[in-house]
Amino acid sequence: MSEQDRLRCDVVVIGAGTAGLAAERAARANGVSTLLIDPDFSGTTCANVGCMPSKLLIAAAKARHAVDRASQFGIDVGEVSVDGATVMKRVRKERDRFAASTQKSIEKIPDAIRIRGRARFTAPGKLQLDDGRSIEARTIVIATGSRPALPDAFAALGDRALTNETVFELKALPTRLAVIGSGAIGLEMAQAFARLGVKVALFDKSETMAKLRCPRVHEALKAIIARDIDLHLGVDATPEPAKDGVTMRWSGKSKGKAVFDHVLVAVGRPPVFDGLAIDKAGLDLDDKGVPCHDRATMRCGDSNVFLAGDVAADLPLLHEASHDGAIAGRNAAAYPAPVPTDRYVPFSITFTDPQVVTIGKAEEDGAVSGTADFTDQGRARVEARNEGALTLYAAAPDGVLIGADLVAPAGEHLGHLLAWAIQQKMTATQVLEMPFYHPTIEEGLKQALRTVCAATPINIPENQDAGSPAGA
Ligand SMILES: Cc1cc2nc3c(=O)[nH]c(=O)nc-3n(C[C@H](O)[C@H](O)[C@H](O)COP(=O)(O)OP(=O)(O)OC[C@H]3O[C@@H](n4cnc5c(N)ncnc54)[C@H](O)[C@@H]3O)c2cc1C
Ligand SMILES: NC(=O)c1ccc[n+]([C@@H]2O[C@H](COP(=O)([O-])OP(=O)(O)OC[C@H]3O[C@@H](n4cnc5c(N)ncnc54)[C@H](O)[C@@H]3O)[C@@H](O)[C@H]2O)c1
Repeated sequence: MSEQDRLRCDVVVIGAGTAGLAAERAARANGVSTLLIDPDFSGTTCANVGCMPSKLLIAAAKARHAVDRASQFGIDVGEVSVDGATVMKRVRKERDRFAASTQKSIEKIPDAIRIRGRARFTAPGKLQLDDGRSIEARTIVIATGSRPALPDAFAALGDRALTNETVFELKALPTRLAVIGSGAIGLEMAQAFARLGVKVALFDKSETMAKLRCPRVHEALKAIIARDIDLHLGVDATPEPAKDGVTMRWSGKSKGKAVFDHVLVAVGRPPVFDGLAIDKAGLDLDDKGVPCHDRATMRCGDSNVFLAGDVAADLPLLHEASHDGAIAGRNAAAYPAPVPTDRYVPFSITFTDPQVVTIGKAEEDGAVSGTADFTDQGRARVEARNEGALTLYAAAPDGVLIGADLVAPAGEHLGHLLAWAIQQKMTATQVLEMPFYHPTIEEGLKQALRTVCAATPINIPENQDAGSPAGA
C-alpha cells in the first residue's frame, strides 16, 4: 500500500452527527490530530430528520389547536381551515435553514480532516475506508448514530410506510394516518397530525406510553392522548396493502380493522453498526451487539475504542449525544488515561401538549413519592390548561429528590427545574425553601414536595406558610 493510501492521525471519529462532531471538536481542542469520517456530511439527524422538523410540525399543530381552544375564552374565530401543503412547506423550509447552518459549521472543519467515506474494522484497532485507504489511529471514536427500525411487514408496504426519514417529505397532510409505537416519536407525531386535522390511530404492543413509571401519571396521559387520537395499547397490529392505502388489523386489548393512507412506523431506533464489521474490532459486545462500554469515559473495555451518541444505545437523546461526544473525544485524546465524568441525571421530554417528562429513578428503586394534580391548579385553570399529574420520587429518610414522572402544563419547564434540583441532589425541603412566584404553574410543585416531606421523617420548613394563595 502506498503512503498516499495510508491515513494517519491520533484520533479518528467515525460519523459526523451531533456526537461525532462533538468528539472531533473535543479531541482537536485537546491538541491532537484528528480525522472525521462520514459518507455524506449532510448535517445531523437532529437537524435533518429528527428534533427540529418534528418540533416544526408540532408548532404548526399548536397554532391550529390555539384557534380551536379560543372559543372557551369567548373568542369566536369562525371556521378554520388547514392548508396542509403550506404546513409541510414551512416545516421543510425552516428545517433546511437548521440543516444549512449545521452544514456550515461542518464546512469550517479543515478539509484535510473531513474524509468522505465509510469506515470498517479489518482487525482490532485497524480501519479501512470503502475506497481502500487504510487508517492508522491511536484511538477510534464510533459515532454512527441510529436509524428507524422497520419490521418486514411494514417495509413491504413501500412508500405507504413512513418513518422519521420520510414523513417530513409529505407534500400534503394525509387524511387517515396509522402510527405504530407510542414512544417519543409516535406520540409527538400522532398528536401533531391529529391536531392538524388528520384522522389518527395509534397502536402499541405495550400498554405503557413514553416509558412512564407512575400509573397515575400514565392514566392522565392516556386521557389526554385519547382526546385527539384513536388509541390502541396492548395490541398486535398487522398491515396489509390495500387498493387506496393500508389495511391495519389489530387484536389484543382491543380488536378491529381500518384503512389508512399511510402508516408512520416509530418502533424504536437501533444503533447503526452495519458496514463497520464490528465483530473484527476485538470488543466485547452485549446481547444487542453493542460494544460494552463505561458511560463515565465512553471507553469500550480497556481498548482504544470509544462510543458516542445513539450508537451507544444508552440514552438516545440530543444532549446525551453531545455530552457523550465531548467525553469520548477528550478521553480518546488523553488515551491511555481517560478521565471519568459524572453523567447527567437521565432526563427526557416528549413534546406532546402538555409535555411528558421522566427524570431519574422511580419507586422501584426504593423511593418514597409525592404527588400533585393539575386539574384544579390555579394558573393551569386560568389558562384553561388544567390537566395532568406529577409524581416526585425521593430517597428516604432524607428526602433527597431522585426522580419524577409528569404530564403537565409547562411540563418542559417544570422538568428542567426538577432535573436541575435532582442533579444538584437537593432535598424536598431545600426546594420548598426556594421562592415560588404567584400565580404560576411552578406552584403546583409544592403539593408534591409537601407530600414527599410527609412521607419522610423530614419537616416542611417551619418559616414557610403551609397554606396556599388563591389558586396556587
Ligand atoms: C424524529 C426524531 C425526533 C427527535 N427529537 C428529539 C428531541 O426533541 N430532543 C432530543 O433530545 N432528542 C431527539 N431526538 C434524538 C436525537 O435526534 C438523537 O439522539 C441524536 O440526533 C443522535 O445523534 P448522533 O450523533 O448519535 O447520530 P447522527 O446525527 O445520526 O449521526 C450519525 C452519523 O454517522 C454517519 N455514519 C453512519 N455509518 C457510518 C459509517 N460506517 N462510516 C462513517 N459514518 C457513518 C451518518 O452518516 C451520520 O452522519 C429525535 C430523534 C428523532 C428521530
Ligand atoms: N422529544 C424527544 O426527546 C424525542 C423525540 C423523538 C425521538 N426521540 C428519541 O428517539 C428514540 C426513538 O424513538 P421511537 O419513538 O421510535 O422509539 P421508542 O423506543 O421511544 O418507542 C418505541 C415504541 O414502539 C413500541 N413498539 C415496538 N415494536 C412494536 C411493534 N412491532 N408494534 C407496535 N409497537 C411496537 C414500543 O412498545 C415502544 O412504545 C427515542 O428513544 C428517543 O430517545 C426523542
